[in-house]
Amino acid sequence: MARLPEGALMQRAAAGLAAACADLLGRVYGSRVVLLVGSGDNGGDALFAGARLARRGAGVTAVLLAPGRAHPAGLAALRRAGGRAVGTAAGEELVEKADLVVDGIVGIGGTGGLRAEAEPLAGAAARSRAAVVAVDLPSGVDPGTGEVRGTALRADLTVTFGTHKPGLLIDPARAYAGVVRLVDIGLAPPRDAVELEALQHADVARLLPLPAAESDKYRRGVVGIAAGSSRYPGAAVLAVAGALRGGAGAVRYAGPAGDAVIARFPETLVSGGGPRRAGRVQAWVVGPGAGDDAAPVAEVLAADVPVLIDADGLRLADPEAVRGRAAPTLMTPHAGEAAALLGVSREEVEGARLASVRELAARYAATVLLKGSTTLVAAPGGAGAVRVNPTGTSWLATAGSGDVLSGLTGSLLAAGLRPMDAASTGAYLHGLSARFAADGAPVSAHDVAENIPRAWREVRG
Ligand SMILES: NC(=O)C1=CN([C@@H]2O[C@H](COP(=O)(O)OP(=O)(O)OC[C@H]3O[C@@H](n4cnc5c(N)ncnc54)[C@H](OP(=O)(O)O)[C@@H]3O)[C@@H](O)[C@H]2O)[C@@H](O)CC1
Ligand SMILES: Nc1ncnc2c1ncn2[C@@H]1O[C@H](COP(=O)(O)OP(=O)(O)O)[C@@H](O)[C@H]1O
Repeated sequence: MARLPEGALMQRAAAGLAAACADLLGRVYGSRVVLLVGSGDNGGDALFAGARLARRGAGVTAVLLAPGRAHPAGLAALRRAGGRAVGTAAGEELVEKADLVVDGIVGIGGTGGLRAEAEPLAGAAARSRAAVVAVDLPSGVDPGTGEVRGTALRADLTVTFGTHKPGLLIDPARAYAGVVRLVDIGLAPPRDAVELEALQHADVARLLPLPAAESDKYRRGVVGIAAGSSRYPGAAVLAVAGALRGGAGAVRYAGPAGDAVIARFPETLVSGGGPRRAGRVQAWVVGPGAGDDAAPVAEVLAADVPVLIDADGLRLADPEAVRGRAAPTLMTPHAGEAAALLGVSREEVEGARLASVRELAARYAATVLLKGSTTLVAAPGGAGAVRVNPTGTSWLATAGSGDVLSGLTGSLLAAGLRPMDAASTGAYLHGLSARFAADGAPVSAHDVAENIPRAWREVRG
């Protein structure tokens, strides 16, 4: 990216940054502000914002990590406004005594974690009672992937410019950003450069399948659920609970947990045999609580309709059969399942979610929804924009909530949504349902399923 020293974009960025700092401080006059300034434009933003705060009466000190290479015009502006600049020797003490620390060490030009000279300052910022504001991105996180290799600065607030970067949206980096505030600087990224996209209420509202006057239960789509086992009958019940609220006109269940399903949901069309004998469906969900029986997975994969593979199904599915399918396939692993499919450790998947979801989508020629603290959806082949779910909540980390998601998403598939839309809409409604269900207290997977209609109503406005 070209450097934009004294350009209008940097001035807009600095103005937005200074305004956010002032909001956080409450009273600017007399406050102690410390700027951590690296060698690039990110440091320039911090210096210009510092100058604005100094003009409003803050005591502003810039700690220069590369004294000979700090943004010259920014440094001059700070000095003119009455601020001062020092080297790193006194940096830790200054940070510890500050009211506000502005992290301008590195932004989108950063590579690798923090360098050795910056690490003690990150430690001091963590110890300090000062609020920490990151400029564009917390220094030390990978801007493009959300990976954190080494130390990174932890911010309370990140003021980002023009567009959200993947590093602000994907864990583990996301956890370093704190609250993210977007400042419009009049610069949008080119459409084909978009790496990540997030649906909003209006997008989801447009995708939700609604019955028309002439609809009947078959035209709305029938979803088949091949899930559960004598060991895990509850997974079948939870998948059906999600499926009944996903917009399909009927839910067929094929598997050994029919009695449990019918006892809880008498509206389910239960059949005793395997998926092949269950009657026509427009999409199948296979795998939740399935145990070790590979036969239903193979039967479902042979069907000429969209298939969602989850949980045990992911282990039991023949990769060649998945890759060879003509109809769409959607896989919904959590990090552990993704790790097993990729032959790496769970930690590697959690540390590199974006790369992992793309790799799986490429290997299986399938749409892949990677679950967890950040849920991502990649299109078959792994290229193009990945969708990140903005509604997730850690209250979802409860047994069985994934079964609800697979039923819900399968229902959306049966109702006619493309796999990418079904997956991202399913995750969106699922997260929202969990937020409604939790409202500050623990929830069960069943509570999540019961709140799906509320999430629909909320999205439709
Ligand atoms: N473009 C725009 O439209 C706008 C951009 N804006 C702003 O510019 C920022 C991007 O600026 P940028 O391109 O100058 O890069 P930047 O992040 O400051 O760092 C690069 C320097 O850091 C160094 N360095 C690298 N890794 C490092 C590490 N781990 N630890 C320490 N140092 C490390 C590396 O130097 P090296 O020492 O490797 O020679 C290199 O010189 C962007 O995030 C936003 O804030 C706004 O003004 C609004 C308009
Ligand atoms: N820390 C978290 N933050 C947000 N969502 C989470 C978190 N942990 C788990 N989830 C979500 O909870 C669900 C759990 O699914 P899964 O792991 O398949 O559980 P189970 O197999 O018990 O149903 C997924 O939708 C996942 O994205």
